Amino acid sequence: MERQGDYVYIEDGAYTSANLLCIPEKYKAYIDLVFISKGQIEDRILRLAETLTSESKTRSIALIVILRGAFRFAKDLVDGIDRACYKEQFVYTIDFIRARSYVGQTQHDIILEGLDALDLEGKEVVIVEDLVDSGNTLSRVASIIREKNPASLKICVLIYKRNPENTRIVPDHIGFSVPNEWIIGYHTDYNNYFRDLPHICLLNDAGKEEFRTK
Ligand SMILES: O=P(O)(O)OC[C@H]1O[C@H](OP(=O)(O)OP(=O)(O)O)[C@H](O)[C@@H]1O
Ligand code: HPA
Repeated sequence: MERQGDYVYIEDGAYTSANLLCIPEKYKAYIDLVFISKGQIEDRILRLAETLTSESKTRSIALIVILRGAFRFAKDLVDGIDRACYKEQFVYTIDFIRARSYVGQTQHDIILEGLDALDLEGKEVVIVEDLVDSGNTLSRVASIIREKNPASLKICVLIYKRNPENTRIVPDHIGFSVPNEWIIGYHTDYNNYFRDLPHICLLNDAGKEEFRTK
């Protein structure tokens, strides 16, 4: 995917040393390098909120948030939408679905919950997702949502990993394009750990060993 300019592009190897930022004590042994700091994430999400709302034709959108990873992104995105639209009658709904497939860094069959009950006919739908890696999760979710006949469907992701295996999913809105490495933080995880890490970071080998499934 080459669409430079529509997102923040984090070059390969463009890390910040973790020593220079505030890392929770409990995680210090497992993080040497930071890709994106909390401040940059939050600022970019405010811009995404402005972009999303400015392009809505009906001034009404239905957000579909994919848990668990997208929880924190969705929260900040909604705060941004509130801020961007406080002077007008802009309406949004939020529904949550669950998609899970990873154990450690290995993807298994995707388990989906919560999609069946959604009524999206004729709505301007926006899928809110933390990250796209192989693209398998989003392609499954998007194809099920398309069958529900929305008026339009957009995909908004915070992180686009430059994984060459992903040939199907090009999100409409991307916060950051990052190298194809395992990332943690800002509610992205490794075996459900590190979600409460504020920055998006690279997990070191000690962390992969300490938190692997035993
Ligand atoms: O593009 P893909 O290779 O399909 O990977 C992306 C998906 O992987 C993660 O979910 P995970 O299965 O780890 O569940 P979680 O959201 O509960 O962390 C992430 O939150 C995305 O939903
Ligand atoms: O790099 C990743 N980090 C966290 N969760 C993920 N799910 C797929 N890829 C990733």
